[in-house]
Amino acid sequence: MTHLFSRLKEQLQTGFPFAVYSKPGSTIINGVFQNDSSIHAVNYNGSGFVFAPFALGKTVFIPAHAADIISAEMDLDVNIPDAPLQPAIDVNAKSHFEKLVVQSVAAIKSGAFQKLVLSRKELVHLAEADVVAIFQKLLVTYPNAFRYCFYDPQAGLWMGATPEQLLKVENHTLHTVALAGTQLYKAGEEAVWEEKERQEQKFVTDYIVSELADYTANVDTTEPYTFRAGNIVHIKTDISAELKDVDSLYAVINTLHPTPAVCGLPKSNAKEYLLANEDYDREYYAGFLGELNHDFAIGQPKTDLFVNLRCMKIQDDTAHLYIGCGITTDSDPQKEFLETVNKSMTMRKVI
Ligand SMILES: C=C(O[C@H]1C=CC=C(C(=O)O)[C@@H]1O)C(=O)O
Repeated sequence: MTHLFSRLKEQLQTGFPFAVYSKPGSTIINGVFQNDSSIHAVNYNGSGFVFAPFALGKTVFIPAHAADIISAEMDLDVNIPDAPLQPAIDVNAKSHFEKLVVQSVAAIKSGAFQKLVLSRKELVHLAEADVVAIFQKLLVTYPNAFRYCFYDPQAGLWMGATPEQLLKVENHTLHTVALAGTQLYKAGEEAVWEEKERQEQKFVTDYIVSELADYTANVDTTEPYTFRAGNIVHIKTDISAELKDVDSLYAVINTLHPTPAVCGLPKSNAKEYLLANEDYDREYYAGFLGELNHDFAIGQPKTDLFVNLRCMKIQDDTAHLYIGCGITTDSDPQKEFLETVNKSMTMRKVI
């Protein structure tokens, strides 16, 4: 494992692209280190690691054949950090976000949308911008998330611990999830979901199942269940299906991305609305990332992609934290802002 982290340090020096990541529940860390500075266009039939934006910007691709692969068992002597204090509230950011929530609730009430997922960015000064130390804390703190550190000169340096799978495809079987609803995690207490929240999450499940209909057969869904992601919990349904044609991978990715958990419904109008009204560029937040047609640990053809949530971009000594929340007809602007503050704790805990 020391070898993997020393290569990561070297790679940060050379500025060549890389992805280092660990899958949910796994103690294996994979490093995909591109061995030069070439830029590669994404090829959805090719094998490699993909890093795609929400909407604007370039999809970055590290082809498997252009990279050195190092996999190691995690053996980190790092303590799980204490929960950070709630940050001081930026009153301007709060009022700006709350106004956008009010405007978006009105748009939903007018019948234009069923749901919109609004987001914003918080900047945090890093007292010590030690990328490797921050990433190691992230790895041990969120064992059930997809944890990653990614760098490319165009995209910049990103890290995250996401709870949302976009898509997994092995042989002909596809797996995805429907994720919605947020509550603070309370140790020893079972989350109680309101009917409204359960309805919203069911709506997301039904939407995904219907969108996949053209490409799949034998769709199967689990009962919705409470799923913990760091200091918060969500409602989740696992969805699996048989892909009718493996060559439809690109079409399926396009169908699922951006998911209702990060964009809204109906999808393309919601995306347009966000691009016109959010007032900032999400960049790679709410995009997707992961293994395309290649499991790097075992060298087998497999696709395993995640939605880029609970993430940050590190630029010099500043962390840009990206946080969002789903808005529906009865959203309360102050509570929604607070929800984004709660979600910012996922990254605040490790920086
Ligand atoms: C958009 C985010 O979370 C999504 C995922 C799960 C639950 C969500 C919610 O309850 O609002 C969001 O849709 C984010 O963390 O930035």
